[in-house]
Amino acid sequence: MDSEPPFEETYKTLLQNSLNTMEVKGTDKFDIVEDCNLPLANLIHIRSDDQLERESCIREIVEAARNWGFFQVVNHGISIQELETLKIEQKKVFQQPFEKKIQNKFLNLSSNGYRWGNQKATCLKQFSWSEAFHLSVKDISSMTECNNLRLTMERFARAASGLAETLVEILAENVGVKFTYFQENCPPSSSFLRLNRYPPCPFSSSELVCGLIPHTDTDFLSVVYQDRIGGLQLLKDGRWFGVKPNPEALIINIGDLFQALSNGVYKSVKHRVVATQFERFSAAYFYCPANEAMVESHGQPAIYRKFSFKEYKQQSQKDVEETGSKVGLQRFLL
Ligand SMILES: O=C(O)CCC(=O)C(=O)O
Ligand SMILES: [Fe+2]
Repeated sequence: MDSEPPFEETYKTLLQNSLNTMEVKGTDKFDIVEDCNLPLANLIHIRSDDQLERESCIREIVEAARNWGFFQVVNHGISIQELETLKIEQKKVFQQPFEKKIQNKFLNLSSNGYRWGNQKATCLKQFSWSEAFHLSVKDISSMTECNNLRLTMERFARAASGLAETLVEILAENVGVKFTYFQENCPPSSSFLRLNRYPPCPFSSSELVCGLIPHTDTDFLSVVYQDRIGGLQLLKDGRWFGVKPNPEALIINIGDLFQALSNGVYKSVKHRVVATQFERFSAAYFYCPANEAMVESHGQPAIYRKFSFKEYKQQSQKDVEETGSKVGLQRFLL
C-alpha cells in the first residue's frame, strides 16, 4: 500500500488551474532567495562563569529576537545523534500506508493529529505540499505502536521544553516580564510537537508550490530541527531569506504570543518552506501556555489588547475558515 498522500489526484484541478494561470501571468513566483547569516548563539556561554561572556551571549539572543525573530543555537543540550534518531523514527512512521495514517485513532492520536495538504484550499497559495503529525505533548505518552518513535519524541519534547524555558527566561527579563509568568502559565503539557514531512514535489521547478505556506507560529517560541535538505525561508524587510541547514544547530523563532507579550519588541516573523524535488523532514516544538492563560502586552502604550490563548486560537481558526489565512495579531491591535 502506498504511503504517499494523493496530492496530485486530489488537487488535480487546483494545481492545473493555478499553474496555468500563474504561469501565463508570470506572477507569484518565488523571488530570488539568498541564504541568510542567521544569528547563531553558542549556549555554552550561558553557563559560563565569565560574566562578560554570559552577557554577550544574552545580548546576541535578545538582538536576534528583536531584529530577526529567528536565530540558531548550538550546544543546546540535544545531541546530533538524538536528532538523527528522531528523523529516522519520523521517517518510519510517515512510511506507513496512507490509508492507515488517515484512520481515526492512528497511533491513538486525537482527530486531526495527522494532516496533509489543505482540504479547504481554493488556490495554490493556500496549499501546502506536506504531511504532518501534530500533537499535544501530553498525548505523546499514550501513543501506541511506534515505541521507539514515542521514546524519541518524549526525549526531544523534554529537551526542547528545557531549552525553551532557558531562552524565554532571558527574553522575558529583558522586556520586564517575570519568568514566574511562564512557570505559572506554561506547564509542559500545554505545548505541542509537530513532525513534518515534505514529499518530493514534481512541480517544484515551477516555483509556485509551497511545502508549507507562509505563516507565523501560534505560540511563545518554537524550537525547530530541520534536516540537511533546506527549504525553510523567513521574511525580513520584505524579502525572503533561506535558512541554511546546520546539523548541529536548532532553529528558534519567536511566535505571536511573545510578540504580543513584549508589546511588539520581539518579532513573530512569517516563514515558509518551499517545495523541492527532495524529501525533507523537520520537527517543531511549540512552547505554548494553557488555554485559559492571559496574554497582556508589557509596555506603554500597549499595542495589543489582552486576550486568552483560547480566544486567540479560536479567532485564528475562524479567520482561516472564512478568509483562508490566519490574520493573527492584527485582530488584537488596540
Ligand atoms: O519545516 C520547517 O523547517 C519549519 C516548520 C514550521 O514552520 C512549522 O511547523 O510551523
Ligand atoms: Fe512555523
